[in-house]
Amino acid sequence: MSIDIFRPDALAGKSILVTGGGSGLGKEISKALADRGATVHICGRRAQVLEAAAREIASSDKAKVYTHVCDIRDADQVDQMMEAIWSVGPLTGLLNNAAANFIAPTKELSPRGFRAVTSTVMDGSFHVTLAAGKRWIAGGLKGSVVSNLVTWVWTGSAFVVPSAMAKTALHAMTMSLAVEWGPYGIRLNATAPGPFPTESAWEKLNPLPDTKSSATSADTVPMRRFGQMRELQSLIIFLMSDACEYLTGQTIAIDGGQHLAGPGTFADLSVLTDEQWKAARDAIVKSTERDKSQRA
Ligand SMILES: CCCCCCCCCCC/C=C/C(=O)SCCNC(=O)CCNC(=O)[C@H](O)C(C)(C)COP(=O)(O)OP(=O)(O)OC[C@H]1O[C@@H](n2cnc3c(N)ncnc32)[C@H](O)[C@@H]1OP(=O)(O)O
Ligand SMILES: NC(=O)C1=CN([C@@H]2O[C@H](COP(=O)(O)OP(=O)(O)OC[C@H]3O[C@@H](n4cnc5c(N)ncnc54)[C@H](OP(=O)(O)O)[C@@H]3O)[C@@H](O)[C@H]2O)C=CC1
Repeated sequence: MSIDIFRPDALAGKSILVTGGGSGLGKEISKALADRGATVHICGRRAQVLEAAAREIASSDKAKVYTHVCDIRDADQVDQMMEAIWSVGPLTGLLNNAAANFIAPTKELSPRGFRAVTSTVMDGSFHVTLAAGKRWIAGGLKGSVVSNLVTWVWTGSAFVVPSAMAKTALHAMTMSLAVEWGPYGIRLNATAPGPFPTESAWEKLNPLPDTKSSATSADTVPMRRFGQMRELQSLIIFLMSDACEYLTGQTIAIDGGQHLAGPGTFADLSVLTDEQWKAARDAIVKSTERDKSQRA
């Protein structure tokens, strides 16, 4: 049977969990998945943010959207969420999208600062992948895992070292589990987006309006523009659909060629003074404090 991924019901019968689906890319991707007929589950730590996102995602009456308050760093919370999801029906797909990140000179990072990023990106995504995978294997079900990574899994990146390390670990997970779980019909792939401006990422990665880095600027992108949401949506619809069942273990860059053009990282932030780094940190902490005040 041929599968037209541009059909409006290309994902009918699919049930997909998008971690961090309450904001940014996760919310926009969830809209596209629901539009194509998938049941969508979203999770995050802020109930209000999730509820507001669910209203936006379920723009049509037939779309089914479920919200789950869950801190993916906590394996027990993840397991409870998965039980709740399976009581509605098994997942067919998982998008590991939730993340934490901020720019900082590595010499200034405390162990807690390092863990704040790595425990979310690496540990959290692993907990969710394992919780879905073991249920698929036990139930004899196929599944598709897609992780939103970043091109610095190939290049590394200065001033975001915990994120670069944790995303690279997920790149390794993608290749490793593609082999281990392939015989069960479980596929693992990843995307490596270039800059797709979102409120939260830009607050944490571009906190000083008068300084810019190659990573978050369109000037260094060969296509001379930021990514458009529909482009990333299309790639993820494809990876979650039955149209590419022989595609596994791949991390696909969708960055307008940016990481091939170099300089590929936040390296140009080396010129920032200590005062500018202090201002950057103050701006990031202000953004985090606002987010925290919305958590339960
Ligand atoms: C060609 C190459 C270019 C590629 C182009 C790509 C361009 C864009 C690439 C984007 C890739 C990835 C992006 C993202 O992942 S964006 C996601 C952004 N969203 C979030 O981060 C949302 C979640 N964030 C948070 O929850 C918080 O921001 C935080 C990560 C800080 C965690 O919050 P939490 O409440 O858990 O933690 P605390 O506030 O208690 O802080 C923990 C410790 O961290 C220290 N900290 C916090 N901010 C900073 C800072 N700016 N500098 C240094 N240290 C910081 C904080 O002090 C705590 O440590 P201590 O207790 O020891 O002080
Ligand atoms: N924007 C971009 O240009 C790029 C983004 N990416 C990747 O895309 C993904 C989305 O980024 P973006 O939309 O910009 O960022 P956002 O900050 O908008 O999204 C991150 C989401 O993760 C959730 N989250 C964070 N920590 C946890 C946790 N412990 N448990 C559960 N949920 C959590 C947040 O919700 P809450 O705080 O409520 O928990 C939030 O909804 C990330 O993986 C990022 O690395 C990759 C390359 C480029």
